[in-house]
Amino acid sequence: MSVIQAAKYLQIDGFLDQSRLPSTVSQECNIHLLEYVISRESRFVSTTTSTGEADYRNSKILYEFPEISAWMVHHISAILPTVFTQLDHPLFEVSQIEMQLTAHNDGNYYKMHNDNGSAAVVNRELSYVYYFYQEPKGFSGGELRLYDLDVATGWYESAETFVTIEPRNNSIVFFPSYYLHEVLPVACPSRRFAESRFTLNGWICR
Ligand SMILES: O=C(O)CCC(=O)C(=O)O
Ligand SMILES: [Fe+2]
Repeated sequence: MSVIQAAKYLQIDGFLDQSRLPSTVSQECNIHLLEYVISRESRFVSTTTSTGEADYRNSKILYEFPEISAWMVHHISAILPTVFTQLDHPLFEVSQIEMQLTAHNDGNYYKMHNDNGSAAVVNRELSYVYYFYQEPKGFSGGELRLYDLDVATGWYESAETFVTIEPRNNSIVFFPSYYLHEVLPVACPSRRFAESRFTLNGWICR
């Protein structure tokens, strides 16, 4: 017998609405974010995984972005009540909102993993990914795939079924951190950094 739990997620389009931006930030939020990341290209480093496994994750990451993170935490906090309701997720007291900034360019990917599978990250409850990129779009692929879970054995194993989410510009996706998920390979023929698939993503921790 197999017991399949369908992956549930929430995607909100037009997340960073201009009317909600503080006056210190440029009118067009995406343009502001793009300018910000493009000017910091040299500070991006190659990603690693906690298991250290080679060929598991291939992308670039920026760890420090103080000008952006507090502002983003504010917007995520504001939407959290809606997220809990829509996902029908048990309420918990939020201790921290972790955040990273990634760039996926030609040939980059992140194979199947969950986000709270080791002791150091076990307090991650919900994962979020905010997508932004230059228009017209210079890449294809890079969909986020969430696997349904087979819970028959008491362990979560990936089912053969899944949902595939398009990483739409200025949208944010929320899902439980224990879900198995992956980033499908990106094709970016120009290989220009500015045309990467960018994310501000992280975890709502208890
Ligand atoms: O970029 C994405 O769509 C998801 C990234 C992800 O799964 C992670 O950073 O743990
Ligand atoms: Fe992840």
